[in-house]
Amino acid sequence: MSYEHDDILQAVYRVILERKANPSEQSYTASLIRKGNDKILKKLGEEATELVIAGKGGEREEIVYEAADLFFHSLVLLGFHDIPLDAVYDELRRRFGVSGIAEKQSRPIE
Ligand SMILES: N=c1c2ncn([C@@H]3O[C@H](COP(=O)(O)OP(=O)(O)OP(=O)(O)O)[C@@H](O)[C@H]3O)c2ncn1[C@@H]1O[C@H](COP(=O)(O)O)[C@@H](O)[C@H]1O
Repeated sequence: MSYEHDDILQAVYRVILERKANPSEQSYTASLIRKGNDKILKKLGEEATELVIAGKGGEREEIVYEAADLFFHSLVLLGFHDIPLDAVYDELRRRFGVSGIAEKQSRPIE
């Protein structure tokens, strides 16, 4: 089966929810979710660091590989907390076309 670029995140996210609902021994996702929030966060931290290192190295293939790992583990965190991927899409849509500098200036003063 092939997916449009913007559908693959949804497709992977659906698999993550499926693994959460029906965990199997063979599933990396199920084993990570079983280990809980802290383990997922630890993996996310590691994957983020690996992407930073890849970015520093500047090798395109490495950056792509590590970015995919970080995307995947971010989806696992969303799935663990039952946050639909659409919530992130909606937030990105809300920001679309708004300059990051303008957005920051519009925030209430803390
Ligand atoms: N996209 C991914 C994906 N990206 C990365 N990974 C796994 O994430 C793990 C991270 O790699 P590391 O070497 O850092 O971790 P590790 O040393 O194996 O694990 P730890 O002992 O550190 O926890 C590897 O086992 C990768 O295979 C993924 N595992 C699954 N998916 C997707 O999730 C689907 C379901 O996978 P399962 O749950 O395994 O069936 C797959 O079909 C894919 O679509």
